[in-house]
Amino acid sequence: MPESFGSRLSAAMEARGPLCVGIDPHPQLLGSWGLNDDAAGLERFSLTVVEAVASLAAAVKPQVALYERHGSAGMAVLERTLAAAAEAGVLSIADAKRGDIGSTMAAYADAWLRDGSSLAADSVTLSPYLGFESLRPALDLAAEHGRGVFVLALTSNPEGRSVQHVGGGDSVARRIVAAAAAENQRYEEPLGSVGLVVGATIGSALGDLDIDLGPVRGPILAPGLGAQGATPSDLRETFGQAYPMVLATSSRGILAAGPDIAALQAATRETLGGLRG
Ligand SMILES: O=c1ccn([C@@H]2O[C@H](COP(=O)(O)O)[C@@H](O)[C@H]2O)c(=O)[nH]1
Repeated sequence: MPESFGSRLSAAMEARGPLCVGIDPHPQLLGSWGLNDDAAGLERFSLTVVEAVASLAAAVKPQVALYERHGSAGMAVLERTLAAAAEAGVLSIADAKRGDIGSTMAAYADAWLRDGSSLAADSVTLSPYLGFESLRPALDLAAEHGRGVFVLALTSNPEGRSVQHVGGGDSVARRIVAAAAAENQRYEEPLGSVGLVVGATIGSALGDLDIDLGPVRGPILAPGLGAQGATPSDLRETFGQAYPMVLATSSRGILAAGPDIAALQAATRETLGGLRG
């Protein structure tokens, strides 16, 4: 069996710290970097970020939507970005938020998690709102190929509550957390390969919904740092004892420092400093 994603991520977080840098080539950012909003600009942007942060961050997270908006040329750039990350030795999280009925989910799993696929990443984000069990093809293929998944649980946007908080003490989010914890029992210490997405901006939601992340024993991807307003101290307060499992992710907050490589690295180091406290 290949080494699990959880084990590889745990080693990367131990060596580099708990930061993932998001690669979000928004049109405005491309413009501020002096690049065109086209496939060539996208490629220059993405490869610059990989070059700048590959030795500093535990992972990079390309936002798939921002490649999709450029059609097939954009998806080809995403393929080359994922390959560049692998070549540079930094783990990748494809932020694709895939979810569908099982038979279609198997096709998504093939695209993002199967060895030999041109889009294969070290991990992919998944949406469980067709039922956690509908994700089975991805959960199993990830395990087989030493890859991982991050399942949406409590997202960083305020609208997420209207779905994820439903049920009070037996909330939708609590059930997703419990399902991820059960799934991680197939993995050895220290971290399983079934992670969750829990926003850095959720405030007191974990306590309000009586959710304990401890039993999950998987990585918690926490977006919301920087551009969405959350700070490293918010992360410590929000996650408490689960903080060692948290992989904070920041995109615009770091990318705004570009295109200069040294400036991107300084922004990455500064964010890491705050997270290490
Ligand atoms: O709950 C979620 C899930 C995913 N995201 C994604 O993370 C980045 C955040 O970008 P910033 O520029 O650091 O705000 C982006 O790709 C989102 O789609 C999230 O924000 N919240």
